[in-house]
Amino acid sequence: TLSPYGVHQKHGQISNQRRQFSNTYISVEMDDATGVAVMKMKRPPVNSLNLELLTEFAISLEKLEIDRGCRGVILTSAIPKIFSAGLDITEMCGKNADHYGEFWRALQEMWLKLYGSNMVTIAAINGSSPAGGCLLAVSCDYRIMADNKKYTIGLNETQLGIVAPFWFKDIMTDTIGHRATERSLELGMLYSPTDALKIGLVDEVVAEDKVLSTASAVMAQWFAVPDHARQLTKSMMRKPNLDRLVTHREADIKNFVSFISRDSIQKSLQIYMEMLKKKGS
Ligand SMILES: CCCCCCCC/C=C\C/C=C/C(=O)SCCNC(=O)CCNC(=O)[C@H](O)C(C)(C)COP(=O)(O)OP(=O)(O)OC[C@H]1O[C@@H](n2cnc3c(N)ncnc32)[C@H](O)[C@@H]1OP(=O)(O)O
Repeated sequence: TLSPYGVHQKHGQISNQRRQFSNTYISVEMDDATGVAVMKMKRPPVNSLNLELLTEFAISLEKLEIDRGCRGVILTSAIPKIFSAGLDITEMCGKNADHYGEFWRALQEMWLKLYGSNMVTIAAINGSSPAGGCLLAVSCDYRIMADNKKYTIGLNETQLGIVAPFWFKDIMTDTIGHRATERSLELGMLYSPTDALKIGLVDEVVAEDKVLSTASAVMAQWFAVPDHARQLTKSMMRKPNLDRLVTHREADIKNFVSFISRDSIQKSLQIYMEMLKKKGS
C-alpha cells in the first residue's frame, strides 16, 4: 500500500498474535499478546539516517501511537554491530538549500514523534551509536547497550566541524547533567558502553545476546505502572523541550540551512567523509 506520505509499505500477518509491517528501511513486529512492538532500522551498511529512513521512522511511530494494542516500542537495529551512524552526511553535502530544509524538517518530525511518544520507548543499542544515533537512544525512556568495547555512543558533532543543535543538547543535559554535557559536546566525545554507563548516558550494559531479552523484561516493569499516570508524568517532564522546538521550528530549519550551506562547513564534511572512506578501504 502507499501511505499518505508516498512511502510503500508491506503488511504481513505472521501469527494470530504477531503483526508485521515493513518499509524499505524500517521493519516493525507488533506482538498483540504483550503490547510491545520491536522496531528495527535496516539501512545497510550503517543505518545512516537519510530523508527516506527518517520519514518511514516517523510514519511507523505514528501508526504504533494510534494502535490501541501497542503500549511500548523497542527500538533496535537489524544491522550487526551498528545501531545507527547518525545523520547521513551525504544528505548534508553538495545539495541545495531546499533539500537541506526538507531533510532537517524530517529529522525534527521524527524526533517530535519519538521524544513525545506516549508509549514506553526502550533503545536496545546493539552497536555503535554516534551523533544522530545517540539522539535516537537518548530520546527513548530507557537505554540498554551491548557490552562490547568496540561500540561507542555520544554526540561527536564537533569532531566533524559541526555543532549539535539546541534540542540535541537539551536532552543530553537532561540525561547526564550540565557539566558532563558541556565537556562531552565541546570535545565531541564518544563513550564505550562501560563509560556511557558511568556517566548515565545508558541505563544498563548487558551481554550482546541479552540486549533484546533485557529490553523485554524492562518493558514489563514499565508496563506495571498505570499507563495514564506514566504518560502524564512523561509529558510533564518532556513538554518544555518539545515546546521549545515546536516554537522555534522554522528558525531552527533556517539556522541549519544557513550553517550547513557555508563553504567552510561543506569542506569539513567532505574531509570527514573522505576520512571515513579511507578508513574503510
Ligand atoms: C550555530 C548553531 C547552528 C546549528 C546548526 C546545526 C548543525 C548540525 C548539523 C548536523 C548534526 C549532525 C548529526 C549527525 O548525526 S552527523 C553524523 C555523525 N556520524 C558519525 O560521525 C559516524 C561516522 N561513521 C562511523 O564512525 C563509522 O562508520 C561507524 C562506527 C558507524 C561504523 O564503522 P564501520 O563498521 O567500520 O563502517 P565504515 O566506517 O567502514 O562505514 C561503512 C560505509 O558507511 C559510510 N558511512 C559511515 N557513516 C556514515 C554517515 N553518518 N553518513 C553517510 N555515510 C556514512 C562510510 O563512509 C562507508 O562508506 P563506503 O566507504 O562507501 O563503504
